[in-house]
Amino acid sequence: MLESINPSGTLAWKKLREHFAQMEFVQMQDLFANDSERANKMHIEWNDFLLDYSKNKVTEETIDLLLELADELKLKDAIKAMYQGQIINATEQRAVLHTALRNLSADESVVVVGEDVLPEIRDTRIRIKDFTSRVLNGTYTSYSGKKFTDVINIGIGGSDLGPKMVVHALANYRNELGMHYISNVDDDYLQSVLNKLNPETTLVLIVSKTFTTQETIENAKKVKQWLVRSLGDVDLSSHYVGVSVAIEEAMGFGLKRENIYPMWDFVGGRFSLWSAVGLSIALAVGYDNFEKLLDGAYAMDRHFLEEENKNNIPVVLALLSVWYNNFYGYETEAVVPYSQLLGKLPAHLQQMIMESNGKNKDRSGSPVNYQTGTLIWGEVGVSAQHAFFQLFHQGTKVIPIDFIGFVNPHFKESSNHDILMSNFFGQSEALLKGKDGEQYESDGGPFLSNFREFCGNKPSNTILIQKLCPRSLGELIALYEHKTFVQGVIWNIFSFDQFGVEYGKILAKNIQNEIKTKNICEHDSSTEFLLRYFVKNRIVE
Ligand SMILES: O=P(O)(O)OC[C@H]1O[C@](O)(CO)[C@@H](O)[C@@H]1O
Repeated sequence: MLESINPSGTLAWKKLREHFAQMEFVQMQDLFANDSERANKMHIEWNDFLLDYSKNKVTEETIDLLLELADELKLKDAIKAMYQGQIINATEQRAVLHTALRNLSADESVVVVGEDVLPEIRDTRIRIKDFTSRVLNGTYTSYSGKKFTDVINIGIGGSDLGPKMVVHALANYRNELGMHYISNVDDDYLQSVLNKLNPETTLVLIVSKTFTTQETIENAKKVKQWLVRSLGDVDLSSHYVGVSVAIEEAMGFGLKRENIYPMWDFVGGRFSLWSAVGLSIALAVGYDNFEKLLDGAYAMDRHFLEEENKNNIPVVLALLSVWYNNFYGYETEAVVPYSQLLGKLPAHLQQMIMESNGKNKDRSGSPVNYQTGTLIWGEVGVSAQHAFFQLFHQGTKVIPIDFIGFVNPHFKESSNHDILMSNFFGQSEALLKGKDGEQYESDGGPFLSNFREFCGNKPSNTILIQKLCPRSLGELIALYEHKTFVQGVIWNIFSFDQFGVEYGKILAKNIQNEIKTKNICEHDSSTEFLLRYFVKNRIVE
């Protein structure tokens, strides 16, 4: 159990507050002008990653104070406690061991309540490998002996976002298997997917840690009906595969025991793509690439665990985020990957970060007296430049940005990569430097130059990676997982439960019954008004 320490009561916090009073109006342009070595001092090179954090509103003193804060809040101990399998998810009495999922070494052990969890993780990995190769080589077949051509992954939240994001990101590593993701309980969308598929050669993965998530179960029932209606009274058991902690519930749904892959309580849904939840990844890009993804994440794990805080990429990124969130009062952060293939990364990070750190009680159960989880959002560059960058450059809000880019394209002959990356570098430079308003002859006076002025001084991190490949993607995702963890430690919250989401699920269940029976109970006047309108106006066939 992690000790509860109020960060705002620490000495380092007090010093940071005093330091902030001196920093608040400092211009980054001046910091650069006064120190030509700034970028040299404020970057971390690790493996195929380069993090340049010099374009932030910090001095070396700021970084030292933030590191002091991390020490005072015993960050290193917390990191060790997580890796060792201590029960750090105290509200659910669970260990937090997504890191164990990517530990591929044969001779290590991770013990949780007296039991080594690695053997079952290893066995599961072997099963994933075997299953993947049999589906891909056509020895694991449909009921009629045909090779599967398509896979539907039914799951929501962590049982969807992570795998979907990775499969999208690794498009250049894909095989011919069609991969389809159904998450929302939206029949119109479901039908549009099923319309394109041949039921005879469609494999269905039902992925749900709890196997009680209504959206997933309802979608699974619909897909099952579609298969049975299309194919008749035949043995369709080879078409269904489940991934869950709740083996009994999955079997109750009709899945064969040998077609169910385990999940574990010590892996949160939003951190689960490394487990059998990532079966669709292994199927889409082959097991070897799945293992490279795990390898990359493991490399980042070692960096996070072993590197001193000052040169630790997730730690430094988390501390910078705390600096903006808790001292400057910036409420949101953007992630802008300059790769179309990372288009689904912001959505995955939203769940990872906001479900983890959107908490208002500290580890002693008291309300926090400081800000916690930042709001995270983003879109791919260059497209985002043509959408919301105007507000970055000239809006009244300051939004720290993570620019993520790749030195090399996947295809060597990709001449547009330099155009893409020129934008990548140009944007963070413009955001930093700003520009005086230019005056043009045609403007007819100085008036318009005001509108052409950019004040600059907008912070960003640059994460430059050699190439987008399974390994570096694993590193990148693990980086953000660890950043999220560090923030949770600093804010003295429990990052691994999600009671907030669960309350909404209960209300939805009750309302569903009211709609069905047309018996609208007492709600607040707005909800009641809306429900009555809905029930009155919907057309039931
Ligand atoms: O895998 P399950 O149990 O169906 O849950 C899906 C998602 O629902 C949540 O519990 C939140 O609603 C997520 O944390 C989780 O990833």
